[in-house]
Amino acid sequence: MLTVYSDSHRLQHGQAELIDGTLKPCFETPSRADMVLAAVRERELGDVIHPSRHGADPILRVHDAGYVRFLETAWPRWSALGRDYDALPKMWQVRRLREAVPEHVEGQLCYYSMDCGTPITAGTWQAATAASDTALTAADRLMGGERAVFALTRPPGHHAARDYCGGYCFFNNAAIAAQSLRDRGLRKVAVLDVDYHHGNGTQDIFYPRADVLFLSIHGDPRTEYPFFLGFADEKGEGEGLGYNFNFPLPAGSCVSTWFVALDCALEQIARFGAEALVVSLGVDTYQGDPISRFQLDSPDFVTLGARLAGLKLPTLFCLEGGYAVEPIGTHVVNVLAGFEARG
Ligand SMILES: NCCCNCCCCCC(O)(O)C(F)(F)F
Ligand SMILES: [Zn+2]
Repeated sequence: MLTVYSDSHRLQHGQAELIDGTLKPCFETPSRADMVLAAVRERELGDVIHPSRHGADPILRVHDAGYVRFLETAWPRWSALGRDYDALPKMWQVRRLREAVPEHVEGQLCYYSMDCGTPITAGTWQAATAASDTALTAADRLMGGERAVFALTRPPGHHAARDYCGGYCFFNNAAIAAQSLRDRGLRKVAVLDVDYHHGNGTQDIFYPRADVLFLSIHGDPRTEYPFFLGFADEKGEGEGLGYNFNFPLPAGSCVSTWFVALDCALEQIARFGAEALVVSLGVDTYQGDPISRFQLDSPDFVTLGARLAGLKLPTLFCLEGGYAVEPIGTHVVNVLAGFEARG
């Protein structure tokens, strides 16, 4: 399987995130991608290519122009205030506060974000655009005839909505890739999110649409991040009603429960008649993940890959989460190798 990878990911290296009420070193570190790349090479998964540049247009097919402009200008404006440390928001526009876009960079940081775990640094813009180019290059190769491509994307993307960042995500790489497949002529694309956390951003982007089916298996938002989206009764809106499937599972759910949800999701993808599949591949479903609470173990990721191959669809994998850094490469490549072995 072909892998698309850019070294530019390491330009995103936040100093700290506010997690569980205190500032801690970021869990989303460059070493995550380094470990995955090392495993791709060690297991001889296939060629590794660098992304080609695609410019802003494909990003603007998914994200709001004001949000993209904010991300591009945030760091220079923040550092012009004499701040050489990461930019983090300090409040949000909550219920009954005006939904007006502030002029000041501090206000825009609050308006265009959903949490304070997603530091904007000097290299964020370059890293995030490189991740988007990585996913787009994977889409190009899938349309060029590859059966499956792995976009080794970092920073991740599935929490990034049309007009806000969060959960370590800035551009929604999987959504940008899915939209690119649509723009290149596919009529129906499915996005399956197997990360521990609900892909609120991807849901937000495709919620009113019937041409992209979104499905997510994740920790129940009643107790798990991102808390405010990902419930089973969210089924889409307008033309998109019936094209959104959430499978929230209680924290601590066993592996067999997880795979029952997966089989339900795969059945919906087959019924939809998808012509291609984009997988938001987070491996924080691992039993040893430091911030997540599912029970998958290493062999289960091989099973996951094989089940996905059973759809017999051109498939684009986008890396999302996974914070047990030592085994992350093994788990990600287990999915990809399991997919390939199913042939
Ligand atoms: N007590 C735990 C608090 C967790 N706070 C932030 C969690 C972010 C998860 C990010 C991710 O894994 O979903 C992604 F794939 F986007 F990277
Ligand atoms: Zn996650």
